[in-house]
Amino acid sequence: MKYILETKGLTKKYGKLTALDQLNLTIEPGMVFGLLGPNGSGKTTTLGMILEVTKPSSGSYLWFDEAPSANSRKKIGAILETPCFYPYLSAVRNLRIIAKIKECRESRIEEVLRQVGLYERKDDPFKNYSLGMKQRLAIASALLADPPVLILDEPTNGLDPQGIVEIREVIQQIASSGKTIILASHLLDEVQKVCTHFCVLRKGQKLYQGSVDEALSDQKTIEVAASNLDHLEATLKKMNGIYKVEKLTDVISLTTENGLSTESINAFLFEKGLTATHLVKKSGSLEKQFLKILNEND
Ligand SMILES: Nc1ncnc2c1ncn2[C@@H]1O[C@H](COP(=O)(O)OP(=O)(O)OP(=O)(O)O)[C@@H](O)[C@H]1O
Repeated sequence: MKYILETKGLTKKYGKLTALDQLNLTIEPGMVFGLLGPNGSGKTTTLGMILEVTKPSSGSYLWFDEAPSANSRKKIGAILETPCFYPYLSAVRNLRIIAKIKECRESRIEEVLRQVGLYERKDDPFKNYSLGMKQRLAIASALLADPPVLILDEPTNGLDPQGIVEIREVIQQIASSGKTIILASHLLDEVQKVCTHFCVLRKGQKLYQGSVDEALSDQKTIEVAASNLDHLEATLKKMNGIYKVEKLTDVISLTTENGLSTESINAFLFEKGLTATHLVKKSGSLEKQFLKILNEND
């Protein structure tokens, strides 16, 4: 199988509004793919169409290199909205009902509850769960049939920082078990932390698609300090491979060519008679990259 999902010119119009315009996407097995974009950019519309909830105005898509079918639908676990659970029933009893509908074996219930970290609380009624626990139970129910693909729409919406970390860990653990995950999010940080690949949508247009690592490595910064910052700044401005030299309060921040190492900066400074008291490579932030993508497309 080449692609888990391939969309070809997928388009959705609501009257005069084009919610999604000619989306071409390819998602490969094992990716944790983030659909990233501000509110109203077309993320939910995209998920709705690939889940057959919304009919495309034009374009098409393939699941597992084939036209969508009842068989492909069975291989996809999805949570578009928080599913309805019976508030007075425990997690186990709620999942038993869903397992029956989905014709899953009973032993899956314990497996998925362990997977989302709810096994210890399995007998508590659903109504006593925190929002984060409810969301993890929703993920457990989507995993019951052991689908190779999991789709999540804004999985950390409304959660507190602790709840966000727990969901992130669950997603990472599910990804490490080999499943492909597609998630929609407007949170850069979330995409940076859990996704391997992402695309950026704005007003229904895809502005970018690539790997998170590549997007981050495009933006390498290095921090340097020495006893005389002015001298250091002037010296670094003479070094090849440095795009930008910026003097901050007590360090110089460098935007460098990909591949320029801290070792070569150290050697250059040593040659010029300077000793670095601080020399640290900073990883890029997707935020900078995201803003760059948006600016380039203005
Ligand atoms: N049923 C509908 N009828 C008319 N317009 C719609 C409908 N559903 C979505 N839209 C519009 O389509 C555009 C894309 O909406 P969509 O919900 O896909 O965006 P989103 O990126 O998921 O944003 P959010 O995070 O706010 O849900 C928006 O302008 C929205 O108002």
